[in-house]
Amino acid sequence: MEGLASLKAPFQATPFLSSRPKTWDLPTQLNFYKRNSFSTFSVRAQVESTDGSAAVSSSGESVTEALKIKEWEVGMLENEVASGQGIRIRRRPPSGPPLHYVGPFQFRLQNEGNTPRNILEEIVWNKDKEVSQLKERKPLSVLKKALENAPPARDFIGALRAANERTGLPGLIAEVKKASPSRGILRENFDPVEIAKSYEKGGAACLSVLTDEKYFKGSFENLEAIRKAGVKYLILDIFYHIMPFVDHVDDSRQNMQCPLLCKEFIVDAWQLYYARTKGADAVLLIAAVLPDLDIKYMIKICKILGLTALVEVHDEREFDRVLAIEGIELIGINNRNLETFELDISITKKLLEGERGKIIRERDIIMVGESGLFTPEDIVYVQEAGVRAILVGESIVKQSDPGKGISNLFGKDISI
Ligand SMILES: O=P(O)(O)OC[C@@H](O)[C@@H](O)c1c[nH]c2ccccc12
Repeated sequence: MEGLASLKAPFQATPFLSSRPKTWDLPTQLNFYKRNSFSTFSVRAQVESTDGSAAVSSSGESVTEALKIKEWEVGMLENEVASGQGIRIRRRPPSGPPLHYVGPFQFRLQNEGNTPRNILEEIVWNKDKEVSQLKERKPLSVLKKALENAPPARDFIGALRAANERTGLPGLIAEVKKASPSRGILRENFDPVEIAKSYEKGGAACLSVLTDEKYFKGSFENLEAIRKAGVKYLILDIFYHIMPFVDHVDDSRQNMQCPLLCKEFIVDAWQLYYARTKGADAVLLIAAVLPDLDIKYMIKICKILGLTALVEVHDEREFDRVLAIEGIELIGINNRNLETFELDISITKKLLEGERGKIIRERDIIMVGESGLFTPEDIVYVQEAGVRAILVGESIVKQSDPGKGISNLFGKDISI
């Protein structure tokens, strides 16, 4: 696959990248030429081969055609890299090779499987399309501008640790979840802000807000609304800001304090910026979807943005891949297989036994037990397995008073 290692853009070709021409490492570079319709550019483009010589250097049709071919080859390479890491999810439907393709034989043959193999793959394909449309409307430069004045992100891990120390029980990430493809509608009268407030009152350390609309009936409006709940006190904040010598009166405000996890299917680093502009303090990175290089790269961006990354795994192989990545502080074990919906909470225990559990303790990584937790016995079970936090949706969101649902889940009131 020579010719793939360096692609230079002498123009600002994509909203995701800054205006300076650079050569990027693989994941960025892949995002770069996959996602853009180069044919819309009438400017001069240059594609370099690995040895630095120009493979194409012209304008108009030949560039378009060459880039289409490259784009397609990169898609094939990307799927190959991912499947080499045991990732079964393909990022987008395989398309046939471009008309004038004269590349390797095996690539010319590969044109099967235009329907998603499972629900996770379907969601990812849909997300990929959704993101490329959103990106057109809100280029990265716009998001970056918006972030210049954004308040700092809240300390997601700090909140989980504090709750764990305070109660001696796993810190709770309570999920604002209206529906899911496996369970259908979970709550009919769904007021995200009311649910969030009730969770916070009930002792949740953090909140998780689903933002996927199509499959989970969530939205970024919900995330924003929860973040802004209590915003009527903004005037007071401004007053305190310009009159710093005035003591803050304890006005028992109802501002939401819990850090927020944006529960989204992240396939593109642009989404990290977007989540941050909508008030997220943390994001979910799913190892079943993202190759190692993407995870590494996204973790770096998260650090720059002040976002906490919760990296989710479901089996030993994913767990080992994630443990080999530097800088990971928070790992979730999803007891639900997102490809088949099978649920089994013994997965948390199985993954934390032996050597892996030892590594986690040595590195002081916080483990989160995710999905399918319904009773105080379930909580004890995953806590004994080694988790210091849990992520719970269904069992609490279904209760008429979700805050009380938390007490039922833990078998005691954890708000005090
Ligand atoms: O409603 P439950 O079974 O308590 O699960 C919550 C949460 O773990 C689940 O929503 C979840 C975990 N990882 C995900 C990834 C995508 C969508 C949803 C999820």
